[in-house]
Amino acid sequence: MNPIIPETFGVDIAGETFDLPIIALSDRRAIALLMVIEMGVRFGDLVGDAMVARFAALKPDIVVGSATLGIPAAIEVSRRFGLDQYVILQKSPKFHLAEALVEDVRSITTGGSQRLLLDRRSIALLQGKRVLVIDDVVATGSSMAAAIRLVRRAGAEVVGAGAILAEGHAWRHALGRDADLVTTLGHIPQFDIVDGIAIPDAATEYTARTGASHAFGQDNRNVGRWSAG
Ligand SMILES: Nc1ncnc2[nH]cnc12
Repeated sequence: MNPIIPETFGVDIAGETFDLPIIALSDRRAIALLMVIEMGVRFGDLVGDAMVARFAALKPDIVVGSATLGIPAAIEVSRRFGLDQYVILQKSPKFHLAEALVEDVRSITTGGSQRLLLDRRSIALLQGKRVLVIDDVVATGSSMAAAIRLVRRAGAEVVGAGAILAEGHAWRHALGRDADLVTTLGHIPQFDIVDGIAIPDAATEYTARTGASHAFGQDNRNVGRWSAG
């Protein structure tokens, strides 16, 4: 695939600017890729501190993180809440998960359908608890919706849902009323590729025109501008 111009998109995450690489998903679509596991330790601190500041009032009993890229943030958040145990929703059916609770997910990055699994042995950790669900990016909302369903099937109350980034707005429709549970630390659009140039898709771009959501908060005031990179 030919190089895309520009190469990066600058996004404000919890008050700091990060230049994310713009990666083609197809000849016509691209995303600004947040590869959490390549962002370094300090990024984990930034995300953990910002998430805990936003969710402290909800007093969660336990944090649930979605594999794979939701795991680092879930651990950072758990650590800051002083919670030793956390629950990870797995993507691949590990042999010991034969008896897992399962929900279907559609991913924009892999293009295919996936599954999210909750190990039955973790149900006891969740039953009757106030749960905070954490993921890296909420895009279609499919993964977040599946995580929320799994947590509820385990008999827990979802008191909040955090993602480092919101990508577009489709997740709001997918989540319906549960979109009100979601807080994100930044927002990115998806991109149309026209003649090798990545153009933020008007339908997914966050601008003042579309009206600020309380779910985004003030940390999104700088989003949508081009990075120098
Ligand atoms: N922009 C993005 N970066 C990383 N993971 C994603 N999943 C969906 N959109 C993504």
